[in-house]
Formats: sequence, structure tokens, C-alpha cells
Amino acid sequence: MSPTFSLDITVRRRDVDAHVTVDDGETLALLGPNGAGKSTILAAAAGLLRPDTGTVRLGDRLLSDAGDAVGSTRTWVPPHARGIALLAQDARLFPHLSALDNVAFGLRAGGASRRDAAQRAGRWLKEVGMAAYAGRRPRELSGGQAQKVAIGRALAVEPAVLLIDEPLSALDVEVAPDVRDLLRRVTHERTTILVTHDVLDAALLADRVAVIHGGRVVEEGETSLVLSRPTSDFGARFAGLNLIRGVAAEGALRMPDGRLLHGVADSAVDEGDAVAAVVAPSAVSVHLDAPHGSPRNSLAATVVDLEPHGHLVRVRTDLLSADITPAAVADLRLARGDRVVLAVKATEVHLHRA
Ligand SMILES: Nc1ncnc2c1ncn2[C@@H]1O[C@H](COP(=O)(O)OP(=O)(O)OP(=O)(O)O)[C@@H](O)[C@H]1O
Repeated sequence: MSPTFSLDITVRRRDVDAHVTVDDGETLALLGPNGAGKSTILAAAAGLLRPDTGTVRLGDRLLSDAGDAVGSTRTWVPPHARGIALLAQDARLFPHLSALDNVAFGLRAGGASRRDAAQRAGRWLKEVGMAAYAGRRPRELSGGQAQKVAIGRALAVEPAVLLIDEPLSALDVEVAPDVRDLLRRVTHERTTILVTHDVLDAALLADRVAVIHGGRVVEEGETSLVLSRPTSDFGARFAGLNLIRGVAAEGALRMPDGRLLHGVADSAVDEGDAVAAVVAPSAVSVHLDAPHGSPRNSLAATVVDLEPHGHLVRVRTDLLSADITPAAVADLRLARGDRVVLAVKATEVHLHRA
């Protein structure tokens, strides 16, 4: 499938140099730490800022071209003419207009008659489950309701691409699932770029994810693959997994300090390859001395921190994190700075090319 939407841009003042593509009907999630450049990429896509170099394309249409490449001409399609809708963290509805008129606004601006715009807006309000609130002003709506109206407004103009910037972050936890369900429905088979800090958004909404770090795409792939076999530190943290990097040696991973971590390798891993080992914290146990008699990796480490993690305690060390029971923490009398031995079965260590 050819990419419907692609950006290949630099924005120097924000140190962003990114190439991102989204296929027709696909949802791509942009993940990454604060300041990584995710919002900058969305802004360049929407036409809210001009890249210093490169292009933004939608199918055959050139939406922006900085004119830096040989033979290229400067091109700039303004935001309203791009066929792209941006859904922000807060609903940003017009306060003086009813929910219906908010949705109808873009349709009217696009040339629809008053009657046609009202009819279509009504259909979209129904689509987002807000038909009963058509006459309400934004101040009479809850945050979740306003966000649903904003989703209806974004979709009513039938954009070719939907951009979503952390749509649930401003909502109470009780209403977020409802709006997430709606987003899941409306992003299905719609070309979408979603910025999120929430692993559940990525898992439920995205076909593919791109991890952004320092303004660059550092990892990209199918959502389930990145969440189970991350190759970037942020990807691993986001997925709640440990990641150790090294080189494939003797059927194991050799860490920079020379220690070996035995695991199950993807068939694609060859001796000498740069590899990453992924280990779930729940697969790591913590001991005061090396355990005997089991086919395990035993690795000396120092406890960096102890923090509650659901019903368990996450023991962070300078090597791996382990999730163990509070009773085990008490039993081991663990404290920060303690030297411990981490044990993990080779079958719980997944080695893949990094
Ligand atoms: N309006 C602005 N003016 C100048 N620099 C900015 C502006 N907004 C962001 N930046 C800078 O650009 C870089 C990328 O920021 P951006 O907001 O795109 O990151 P982000 O990944 O969206 O972060 P967050 O998750 O915190 O929203 C950062 O160094 C940031 O400080």
C-alpha cells in the first residue's frame, strides 16, 4: 500500500528531523518523552508551522515543500485547505455556539448551506453519541461530552487525515474509557496520527507506533511488535519491559561489561549482531545470594529504588527491574543501595536484533 500521508521534514529551532509515513486507513501513534518533537510533527502536518526543509505530502498532493531540494519549488497549502483535522487535548469549542452549531461551523465554512450543514452536523452528533445535547453550549457540557462534540466537529468536514494530540489527557479517568471507545470506532480505517503518553491508547488505537526521541524517529513498527519486542529505551519503558542491549555471542547476549544473558533468540539473530534482550519485570526474581540448581541467569545488581506497582513492589536496580511481592521485600529486608542477585529463566529472555 502506498503511504497516503508522509512528512520528511526538519524544524531546526526545535531540533526535529523526522520522516513519518501513514498508510491509507492506518492509525500511527507517536510516542516519546516530553519535548521529543511529537507535537512539532503534528503542527507541521496540520500546517501550523513551516518546516525549514523537506516536504509534507497527502497522496499525490504536495502540502508543503520548503524548496530546499534541487529542482523543488516552495509550496505551502494553508491549514484550512489541507483536508486535515486536528483534535487537541482540550475540546476548544466555540463557547457562544451550541454543540450542533460547533459541528456545523466547519461545514458552513466549507460552503454548505445552513440547512445542509445543520443536517450533517446532526448526523455527526448522533454518530458520536451526543444527539441529545445538540442545543447545549460548551459550558453546559462535561469535559468528556465536549471532547465527543469536538470529535464530531473534526470528522464532519470529512478530513483525509485525522491528527489527534493526547485526546484523553485532559479528561477524568472515569470518562476516558468512553471517549477512547469512540476514538477507537472513528479511527478504524481512517488515516490517523495520534500523539499519546498512554500505553492503552497505543495498544487499543494504533496499528503502528513510531517512537520519537530528540526529534528523530528511533523506533518504528507494528504496535504489538514494539510493545513486545521494543528496541529503544523509551519503547521498552512505555511497554513496561526491561531492555538490555549488547552483542549476540555464544547464543546469548554479551553485555558491555562482558557478562552473558542467556535467552531465546529470534531466528534472525546472528553471532556478532547488535541485539536487545527484553524481559518482563514479573519474570525477574530477587535474591540475596545466587540461587542454585536452576537453568537461570544470575546477575549481580544494586537496588536503585523501590516503588509500589499495583499489588507488587517494583524493585529497580542498575540492571533490571523486578516486580515482587511486598512480603518478599520484607523477607529480604531490601533497601536502596543493597547488592542483590537477580535471577531470570533463559526462556523468559527474548533476544532480537536491535
Ligand atoms: N512554541 C515553541 N517555541 C519554541 N520551541 C518550542 C515550542 N514548542 C516546543 N518547542 C521545543 O521544541 C522541541 C519539541 O517539542 P514538542 O512540543 O514538539 O515535543 P513533544 O514531544 O510534543 O513534547 P510533549 O510530550 O511534552 O508535548 C522541544 O525542545 C521544545 O522545547
